[in-house]
Amino acid sequence: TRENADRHSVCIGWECALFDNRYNICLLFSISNMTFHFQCTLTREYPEYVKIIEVGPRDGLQNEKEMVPTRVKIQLINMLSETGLPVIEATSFVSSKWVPQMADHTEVLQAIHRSSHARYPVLTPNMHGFQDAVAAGATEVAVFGSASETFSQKNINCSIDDSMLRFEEVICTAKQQQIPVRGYVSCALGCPYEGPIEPTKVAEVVKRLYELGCYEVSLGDTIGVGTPGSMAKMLHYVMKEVPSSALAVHCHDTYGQALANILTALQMGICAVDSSVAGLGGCPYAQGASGNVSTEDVLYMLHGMGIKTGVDLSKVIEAGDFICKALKRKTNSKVAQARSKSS
Ligand SMILES: CC(C)(COP(=O)([O-])OP(=O)([O-])OC[C@H]1O[C@@H](n2cnc3c(N)ncnc32)[C@H](O)[C@@H]1OP(=O)([O-])[O-])[C@@H](O)C(=O)NCCC(=O)NCCSC(=O)C[C@@](C)(O)CC(=O)[O-]
Repeated sequence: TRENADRHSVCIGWECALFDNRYNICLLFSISNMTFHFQCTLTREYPEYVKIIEVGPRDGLQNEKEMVPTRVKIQLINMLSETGLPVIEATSFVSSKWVPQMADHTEVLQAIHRSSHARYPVLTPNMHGFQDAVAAGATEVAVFGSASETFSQKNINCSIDDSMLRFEEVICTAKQQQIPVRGYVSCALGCPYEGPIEPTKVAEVVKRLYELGCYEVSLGDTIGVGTPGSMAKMLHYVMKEVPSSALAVHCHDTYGQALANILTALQMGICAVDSSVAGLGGCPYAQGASGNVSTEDVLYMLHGMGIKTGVDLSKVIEAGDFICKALKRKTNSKVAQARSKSS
């Protein structure tokens, strides 16, 4: 493109691809007071479209102390299905002794009205969970591992190596049944038990899941301790092993860094973001971790940047309002708070 920036300057811009990333190069030539100026800027292009993976009904509700009625979960998912969200994680097929809040997984999965435009993955840590999920009508599943040995033990009661053996069995069986499998790697930016985790360790676990056959691996900042600096460093190592098109980020907002971390990931070529309506959430085996970044806040940022999501922000705010009233709770979404003050 070529345009006159003003009467005395000319701006010439190119779009180019470098190392699988798209950049804008902008050259500005101008003359003022008989002096010729030349300026060059190189900016990473943001993706045109970002896929939002709504994890509120699962990650958002799994840690609630009071049992959330099954009909409330179903209505929440039905409302989210009306928003244009492409992926809604519905529930998890884990042990009800470990996570009682997800014990109604079968009822939830069977009662929701599935939109033909959305997918409804469920968590399955092992073959037991996978078989129950398929019997309940699951058409997509997710396995969840960790980059921290201690977190793996506390969360799924086995080592990282043993978890990979379990996941291999799930992924092979799922492949035979043409069921896509997503993967998670928790503690990608820090562990509640071990502290900082080496990015090379994260990259190794992500690579193992990808090579086993996960179509996408979500990088979990489980306790929300990451910053744009640690996110960029971790992604740098992970992207040496797995293409950015097969990665997603899953940020909790404990330290208020989630949006900045997501923006960093977008700048590095990530186009899939996990988020939770009203910022609900927290992992039962990561004490002190606050909710996920809110879907409303992520949508507001992306839409403000001209990035398409296909999701109707107002309808997500309505769904957030519904679940917050049901839980007798104030929303964690800044955008929803601002909208309710201005309306
Ligand atoms: C993984 C297990 C099941 C292993 O649990 P276990 O006790 O080690 O399993 P086991 O194989 O020794 O079996 C013990 C009993 O559990 C049963 N069992 C075995 N598997 C299942 C199953 N799938 N569903 C239902 N029951 C199951 C099994 O049948 C047996 O029953 P019993 O004979 O004693 O009556 C357990 O540790 C568990 O359920 N953990 C919960 C993990 C969880 O849901 N964590 C929260 C989600 S992860 C997360 O939030 C992080 C994430 C994804 O959001 C990303 C991020 O933020 O980082």
